[in-house]
Amino acid sequence: MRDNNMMPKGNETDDGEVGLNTTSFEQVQQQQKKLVIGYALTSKKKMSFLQPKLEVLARKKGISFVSIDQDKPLSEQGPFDVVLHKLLGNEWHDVIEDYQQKHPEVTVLDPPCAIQRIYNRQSMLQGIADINLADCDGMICVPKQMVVLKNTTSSTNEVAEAGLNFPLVAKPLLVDGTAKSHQLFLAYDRLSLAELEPPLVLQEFVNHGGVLFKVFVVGDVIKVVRRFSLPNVSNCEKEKVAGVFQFPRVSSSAASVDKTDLDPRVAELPPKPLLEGLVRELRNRLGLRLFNIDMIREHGSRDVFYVIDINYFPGYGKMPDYEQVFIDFFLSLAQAKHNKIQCVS
Ligand SMILES: Nc1ncnc2c1ncn2[C@@H]1O[C@H](COP(=O)(O)OP(=O)(O)OP(=O)(O)O)[C@@H](O)[C@H]1O
Ligand SMILES: O=P(O)(O)O[C@H]1[C@H](OP(=O)(O)O)[C@@H](OP(=O)(O)O)[C@@H](O)[C@@H](O)[C@@H]1OP(=O)(O)O
Ligand SMILES: [Mg+2]
Ligand SMILES: [Mg+2]
Repeated sequence: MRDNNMMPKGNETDDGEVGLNTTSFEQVQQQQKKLVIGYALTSKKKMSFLQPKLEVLARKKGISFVSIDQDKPLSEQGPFDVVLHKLLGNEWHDVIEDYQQKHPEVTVLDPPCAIQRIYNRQSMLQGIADINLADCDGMICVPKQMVVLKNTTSSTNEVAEAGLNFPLVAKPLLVDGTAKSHQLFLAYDRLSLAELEPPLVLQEFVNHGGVLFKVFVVGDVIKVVRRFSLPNVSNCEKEKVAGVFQFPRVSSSAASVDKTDLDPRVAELPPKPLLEGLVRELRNRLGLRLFNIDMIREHGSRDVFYVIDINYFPGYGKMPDYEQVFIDFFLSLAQAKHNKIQCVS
């Protein structure tokens, strides 16, 4: 929280009376505090996130958004209470790391090293299968996967040795914000793997009835939406089809799926305790506050789910009521900072 310059100098009321009521002084002080959020976002992200409704709600609560000039040193800008960022490239991450070291009082959303971990599709899912979610009304798995760094005959043999079952989803190993890092393929047989361009992860395709759950996380808040996904692959298709096929970004469409059109066994949302348990663990393990999780339900099961993807600062513009959720989140950051200062002083 940043103090406004126009703070009253003493407990003096409008009509000049000097009172001993410190509460009203504190209230005035409280109202005049501002929260300044510096943002460094791609133009696409700025368009989808900094919508007029968010800015209006923010202004009413004394929250202002200030664009960070990437051509100027960060420490010369601000001062900021929060830095919200999603930009491409390691250079930017170095700038943020350096800034955070010099300004530990600023909340950086989120730390670059934590983001980096989920920009690699191998480290992204590491450890998830070991999370203990007993008593959470369900089970969380990750698909079997392996990393391919070079396209050699031995690497295609390794697929068989690793015991991966076709079809496999081939995903670029690194997510670097480019369209290419989201170009995915479905590979039906071992020979066709030679057509793919490493480095990539090969991940078993899990039948899930064509519906995916996007689990959005903003601090402590969780919101789930349904999205269309790839249809099941039948045994007949597995036997007859060969080759690799690129598929579109089917689940990133803004349209949420209307539950009424779907088989309820496929459409039913994952159990709340399971989501809460998973998110609590991931938030702590990853050290992120802004992310979403792509989850699918294993076809034919009620409570077996696979995490297939985690995204940093995803398309929140597509999350219902995101504006209010973010305002509450920013205010909670301000409150936490305020409490910390009170504690110290
Ligand atoms: N193992 C899998 N089994 C079944 N379907 C999958 C699997 N992996 C991916 N998919 C499908 O492919 C889509 C894209 O995969 P994924 O989410 O990993 O890619 P992405 O490029 O990181 O997507 P995003 O736009 O969410 O960042 C998923 O939303 C889902 O529809
Ligand atoms: O906006 P960005 O460029 O950050 O794109 C992100 C995209 O959000 P958008 O919907 O606003 O495009 C996200 O979609 P949802 O999961 O919410 O569907 C998800 O696909 C991220 O992986 C993308 O981030 P990237 O992997 O490219 O860094
Ligand atoms: Mg995804
Ligand atoms: Mg992703």
